[in-house]
Amino acid sequence: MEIALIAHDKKKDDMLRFVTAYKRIFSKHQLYATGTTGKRIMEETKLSVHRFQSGPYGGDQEIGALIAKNKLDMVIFFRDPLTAQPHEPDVSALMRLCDVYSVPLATNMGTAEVLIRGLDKGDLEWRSITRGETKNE
Ligand SMILES: O=C(CO)COP(=O)(O)O
Repeated sequence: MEIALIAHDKKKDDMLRFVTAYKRIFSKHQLYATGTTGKRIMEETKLSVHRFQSGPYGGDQEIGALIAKNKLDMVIFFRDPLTAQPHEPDVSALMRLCDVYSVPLATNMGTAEVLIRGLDKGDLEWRSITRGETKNE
């Protein structure tokens, strides 16, 4: 499965703890991330991560473009709900596209736990069936 990992600055330590805790599962999948999140995950866990631009410089939009091509199966996005982000429209657009394409999206660690355990049990296999369909209308 193709999984995107994104964390705002005050949530990056949580993301590192989360990926470390579930490294065994993450290591079986293709990981994508915004710039700084990806750099820190690679340094901390030694997992391989395809990195895009940093979020405020377009990284959320690059990940959004993958969703629009229905190429992502899960997005884990630890947002900071208490700090205004200069690129808030990009953040909203990314989450909107997850809903357009029914891509499972976790915006906090509680939901992320459920998703990642489900992934490990094979609960997301339906994604490999729907992923091939792209909508052009
Ligand atoms: O801002 C972000 C998501 O909106 C995250 O970007 P970075 O991973 O580059 O810090």
